[in-house]
Amino acid sequence: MPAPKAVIDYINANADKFIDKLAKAVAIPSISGDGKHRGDVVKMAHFLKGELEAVGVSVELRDLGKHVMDGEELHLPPAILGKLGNDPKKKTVLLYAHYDVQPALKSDGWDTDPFKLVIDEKTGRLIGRGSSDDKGPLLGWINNLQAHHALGLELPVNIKICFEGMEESGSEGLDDLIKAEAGPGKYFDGVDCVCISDNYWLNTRTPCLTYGLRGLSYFKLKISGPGRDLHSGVFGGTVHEPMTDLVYVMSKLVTPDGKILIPGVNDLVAPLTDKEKALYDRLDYGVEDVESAAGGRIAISSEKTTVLMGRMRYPSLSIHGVEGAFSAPGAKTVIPASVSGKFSIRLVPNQTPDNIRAFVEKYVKDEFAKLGSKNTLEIEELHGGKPWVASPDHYNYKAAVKATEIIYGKTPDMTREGGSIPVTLTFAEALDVNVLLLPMGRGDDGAHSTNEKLDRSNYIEGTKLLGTYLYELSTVQ
Ligand SMILES: NCC(=O)N[C@@H](Cc1c[nH]cn1)C(=O)O
Ligand SMILES: [Zn+2]
Ligand SMILES: [Zn+2]
Repeated sequence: MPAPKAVIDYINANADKFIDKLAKAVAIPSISGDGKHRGDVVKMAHFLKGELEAVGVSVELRDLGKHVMDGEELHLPPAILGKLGNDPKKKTVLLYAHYDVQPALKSDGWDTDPFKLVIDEKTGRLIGRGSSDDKGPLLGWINNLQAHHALGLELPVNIKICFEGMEESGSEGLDDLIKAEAGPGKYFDGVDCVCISDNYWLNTRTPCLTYGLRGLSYFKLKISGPGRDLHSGVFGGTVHEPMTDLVYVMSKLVTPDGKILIPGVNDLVAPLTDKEKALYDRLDYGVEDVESAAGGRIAISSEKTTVLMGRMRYPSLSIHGVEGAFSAPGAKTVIPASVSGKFSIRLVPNQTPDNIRAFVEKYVKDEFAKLGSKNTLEIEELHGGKPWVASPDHYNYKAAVKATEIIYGKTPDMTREGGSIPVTLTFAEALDVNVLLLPMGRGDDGAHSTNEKLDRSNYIEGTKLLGTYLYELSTVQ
């Protein structure tokens, strides 16, 4: 059943107001990975609580306790739990999104202030941190609830909401909450299926539904030696230097063309079948899509299927940065006393953080030992999450296919995503339900990057898509 015309008309008529709301959300720098912004993450939770209550949702901000980040004990931002409707004749769908964002500084290379939504009238781009990941999609749900509230219409399904503020930093605390609230009579009792809008089309033209995500293991490798930073003219050539050791060890993790060098890690990958390979061959994707989204002609392969499988079904290892290294402009002649290299591995079936940890630790220690350095090495796993693959034959996916065809006039591609949303698998396992990823944004949105954007048309048509999905879900078998 398509969404009523009144809902679609309401969304069209209120498009500018929805964009104003997105601007308010983007203006709150709810960066979960940086302790000094924790108050902003909490502020964002209160902003959303107000928005949800205004459209009739009963909301609870659930305390998730404390955690330690970079040596500092911090209160976790609350999970936002909400309910609307309790009709036993209707299906109940759980909507998940996250209200935290990745860090962003203008000096990273943004053309504009990352926390001020800029509307580029020429291109239709809504530019700002979190516009696509994940504040736009989250507000897409609220926009639909607002339309129904304003029009005095009942929703076609019961809604449960779980919005979190730590997704970009390992979803700390949420797994425990989901498991604790999964039983009969508990908060998640009665959920028939889950919908997550927190990923992107493969390209800029074809909508997709996503039935798989890679997992993640994130490591910090700390090398220390000197009691304090040293003058390289005084100590260079006389002491073991932590940065030199770190660069050596980090250079042994992965080849420039993406081959992971840690023994054992690749052996766990599920073998590729001809049937599975054919799925990638069929997708609307080209090497030019990855290169235009990346902003450079840098694809590892000129083969479309190889590139797609590199993102969707093989693991990858990325080196993210070095904490403690000299990184400012100028030419400071320092030997840093302690440096920490950060890298992560995106995991695929049958890899898990538990079964790859030992391979990583052994290999890093062995490579460091080869240096004969008197510095010390510590390796820490910062966070992890398992990969997830769902059945796209479920009615949840059928409803989303129909909704996409109605709104975009196209049958969506069925994709697996290279990113990670650790809680997806927790929902699937703890609630024993099907989970669907129904993206709003495009492949060139630049999530986690500079000048992140969401196209106006994706925000508004995407809002209609989410609403239409709820109607299709109410009648699909
Ligand atoms: N939109 C999902 C997303 O970006 N997820 C993050 C999750 C994460 C884990 N650690 C840091 N971020 C991702 O990087 O895939
Ligand atoms: Zn996200
Ligand atoms: Zn993200």
